[in-house]
Amino acid sequence: MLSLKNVSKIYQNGSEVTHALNDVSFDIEPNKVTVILGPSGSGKSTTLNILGGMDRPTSGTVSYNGNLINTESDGQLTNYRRDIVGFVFQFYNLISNLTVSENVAISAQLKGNKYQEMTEKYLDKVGLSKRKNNFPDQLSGGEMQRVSIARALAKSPKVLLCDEPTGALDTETSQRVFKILKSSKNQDTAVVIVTHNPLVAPIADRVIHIKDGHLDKIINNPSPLEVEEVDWG
Ligand SMILES: Nc1ncnc2c1ncn2[C@@H]1O[C@H](COP(=O)(O)OP(=O)(O)OP(=O)(O)O)[C@@H](O)[C@H]1O
Repeated sequence: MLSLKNVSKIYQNGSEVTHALNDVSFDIEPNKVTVILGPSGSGKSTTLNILGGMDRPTSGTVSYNGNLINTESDGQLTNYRRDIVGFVFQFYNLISNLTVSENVAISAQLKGNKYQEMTEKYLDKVGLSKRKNNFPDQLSGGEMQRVSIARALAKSPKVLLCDEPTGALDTETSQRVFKILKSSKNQDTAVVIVTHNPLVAPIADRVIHIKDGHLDKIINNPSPLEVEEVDWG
């Protein structure tokens, strides 16, 4: 389990001080989809970066299975990011001069997984085996995002962190992406989706509402909807 306890984050640029997060506490659990929901500027990405060990809180603690990660050395934090966390970004962040297959393999290799096997397995899962020798700029946005999900999953992450994963995609493509993300919550993986779109909330087991850097409320959903059951508007 991944836990934030009394986490605050202050950014200071010269004389400008931004209180991005104020005393936020919550847990992220395995085998669940957690949606972090809030308007633009509410602190969602800051929260995700802290959960993923890409940033440290100004105060408060972050722990994974009882071990504090915010007090670890840079090297230990690198291990946490490499071994535990998979990231999916809004604009995919694929390496443009590597093929689809190589983009996925490089991530599995970093973790030491059987990389060829994992690459094939997850490209198949996202339905892109036939595109394995293409380069990212030969793919649509939805296809690129599916490659980035395969890349994240090929590491067998315990925590899959997704920052507005469908922010650049149309509704139909978004549904396909959400279906893949939702099905990834098994195998002990905690799936975390950051979004400003309240329509995503019904597919989650848990929705964490963030407002102006504060935890507004946490809603547990014992019967999350399937992606097909949601009215996407
Ligand atoms: N590196 C930084 N330096 C200074 N201020 C920052 C930095 N990163 C974020 N902020 C500020 O912290 C606040 C929260 O930003 P954050 O990106 O976490 O919000 P968000 O909810 O993810 O927004 P969006 O949905 O627009 O991406 C904002 O006021 C933002 O301007």
